[in-house]
Amino acid sequence: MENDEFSEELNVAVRVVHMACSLCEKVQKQLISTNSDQVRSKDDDSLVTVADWSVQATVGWMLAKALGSHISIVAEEDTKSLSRPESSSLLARVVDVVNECLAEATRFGLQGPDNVLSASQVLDAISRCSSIGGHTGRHWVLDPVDGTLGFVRGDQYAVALAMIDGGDVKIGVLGCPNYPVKDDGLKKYSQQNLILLNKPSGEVGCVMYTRKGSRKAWMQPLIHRDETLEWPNSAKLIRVSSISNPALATFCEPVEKSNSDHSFAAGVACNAGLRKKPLRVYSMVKYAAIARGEAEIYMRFASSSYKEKIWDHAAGVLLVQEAGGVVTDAGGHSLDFSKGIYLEGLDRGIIACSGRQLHEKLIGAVYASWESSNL
Ligand SMILES: Nc1ncnc2c1ncn2[C@@H]1O[C@H](COP(=O)(O)O)[C@@H](OP(=O)(O)O)[C@H]1O
Ligand SMILES: [Mg+2]
Repeated sequence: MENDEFSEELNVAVRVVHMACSLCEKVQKQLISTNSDQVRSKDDDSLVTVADWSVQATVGWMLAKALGSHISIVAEEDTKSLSRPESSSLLARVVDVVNECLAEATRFGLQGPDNVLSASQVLDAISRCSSIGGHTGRHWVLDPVDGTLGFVRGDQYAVALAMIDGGDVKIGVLGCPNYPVKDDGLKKYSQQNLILLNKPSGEVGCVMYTRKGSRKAWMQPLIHRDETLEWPNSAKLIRVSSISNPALATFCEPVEKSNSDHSFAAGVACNAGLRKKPLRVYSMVKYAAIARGEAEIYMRFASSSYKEKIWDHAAGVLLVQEAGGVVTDAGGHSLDFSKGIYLEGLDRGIIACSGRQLHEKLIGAVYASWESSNL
């Protein structure tokens, strides 16, 4: 990759996301095989696991080490429930997982700590990611495990890391440990409803990344346990699909009805002339599917009372845009990452498309379908 603005930050971010993916793979395997108490219910009823906290601690610690402790990080998790006395065994598990991962930093071309981190250092690393972002300065944006439900079900999930500078997303890195590397792998996987726990290494799992203005996006396979991450390590260019005929287009949407109105999306799809059944996938892997050309459209219509968070979109949106696609809200306006942790002013939903023609059709179809909606 050419040497350009933010290339050092991108290099670090990609390596850190590879580390986080390796951590998640280990925890997911244990979680599914032991079905242990590593899953807790958060106040908002979503699930949080050892992996969420461990990834946030690891990424927070590594970014500060590599780029300076002054950096601002916006991330999903806090330490409220993890620091309670009754969570001591969970915290001990997080501390172990974090130290195991940091001990392997050199394999990923990064420098880990000289000594193992204590529980309070791990809690500090998690809570240092409590910035609220904004339109000035530089902010890292992390979703440690996006699609927690997919993660605990042994399904798709993503580690999403982005960097915002002056309110604009400049770097996007998406780690997708269960995304098959081969073309069309995601479709095959979801048709067969495969659980990818005993996945053959090298065939499943990749990190996708991009830098604003590069007009390129790349994908690297995850590295094997005994390998060292080389830069750019067989990175392959990825590109959106060239299909512009709605009848041939595949559209993605969240698995959970509560996260997006499936029946409204079906109405929009029908209005826009889409014919295929939706591809329902957990997490930002949906953006990855558009960026890789495996699907053409991602529609998301949350209920009007829900405010979308920047960490659920920043990395994926840039990836789709630089791979040649278009992402806006459902009114056709750009997404605004400059207003703090929420995508303020979002009009109805989010539409990501592989190209302008499909995008225009979809926006038109949203307007046509809106009258009959009850969002
Ligand atoms: N009511 C709601 N409407 C829309 N999105 C929601 C939601 N509740 C949670 N989410 C977000 O949807 C994300 C999952 O996306 P998807 O449904 O596309 O898999 C969750 O990320 P986490 O799993 O990181 O918490 C969460 O941020
Ligand atoms: Mg998320």
